[in-house]
Amino acid sequence: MDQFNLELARYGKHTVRVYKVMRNAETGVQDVCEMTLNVMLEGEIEASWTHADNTPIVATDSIKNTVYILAKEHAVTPPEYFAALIGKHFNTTYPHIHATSVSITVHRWTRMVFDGVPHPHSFIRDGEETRTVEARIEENGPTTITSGIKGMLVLKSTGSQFHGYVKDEYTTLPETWDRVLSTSVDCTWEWAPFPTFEAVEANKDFDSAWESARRITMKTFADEDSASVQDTTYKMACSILAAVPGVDGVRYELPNKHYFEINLSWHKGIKNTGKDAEVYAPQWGPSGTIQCYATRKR
Ligand SMILES: O=c1[nH]c(=O)c2[nH]c(=O)[nH]c2[nH]1
Repeated sequence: MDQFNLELARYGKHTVRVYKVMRNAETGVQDVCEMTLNVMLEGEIEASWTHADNTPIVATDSIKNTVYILAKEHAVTPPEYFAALIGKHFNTTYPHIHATSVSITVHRWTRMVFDGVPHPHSFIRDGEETRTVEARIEENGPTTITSGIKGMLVLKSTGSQFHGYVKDEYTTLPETWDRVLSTSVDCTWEWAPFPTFEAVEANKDFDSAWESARRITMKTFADEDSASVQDTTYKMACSILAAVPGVDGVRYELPNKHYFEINLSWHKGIKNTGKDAEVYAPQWGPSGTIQCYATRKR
């Protein structure tokens, strides 16, 4: 095999599922956090691929166990901190491990509220939207962290237009000044690199950035009279950059989930198009896909 190169040697554990309860003994209120993690290791581990030498391998089963122990011994929120903690652990515990990549998906458990009173220990999965973190922690380099929102499904029944686009022999789409707009928002924001673990620990903006990104995404979507998905995503991305100084770049990816008008005039002359449209046909696909990546001007 001397004529070949091992270009990539990386391994770890995927889909480590963890749930943690945080009990406040004084108030009796409990908080919960459920997440799914992927942990990948890099370093002087090539021999296990090239020479069938398992001595450098920290078993993926041990990687999973380590996540449980770190979750027991430390805070798991904000997830950016927990990701960096896991990375620091592997890079410092094993001298031959030089970089750790951690991705975390936090699942929604929203506290139940009855007659305006938050329940002390009951929660509801109010949607499949998740909070995400992708972190790469290097032994001799900065920690890079990208936070995000995935799968925020939104719809507005008016306040969206689409006209003025290229019209040629391939065009059948009618221009519209009033349409349904629906999308499942994937948004990520890249933090300026953190030189040390302590710098990650000291950053108190992770939760507020996530809250700002959610609010900006929803409020821009709701309030803007959108010219196109392109226009709306750019406005959202710029607003997040303006609101969160520690963030260098913001990325959006949105499918345009089409709702087609249905011409029902064949039945007793019913009017159901244009300003009379009330019953629409939601489409599975194809859907437009609009991407946007905005950064600060340097
Ligand atoms: O907001 C939109 N952007 C497009 O690029 C596009 N293309 C299309 O058919 N409908 C839309 N809507």
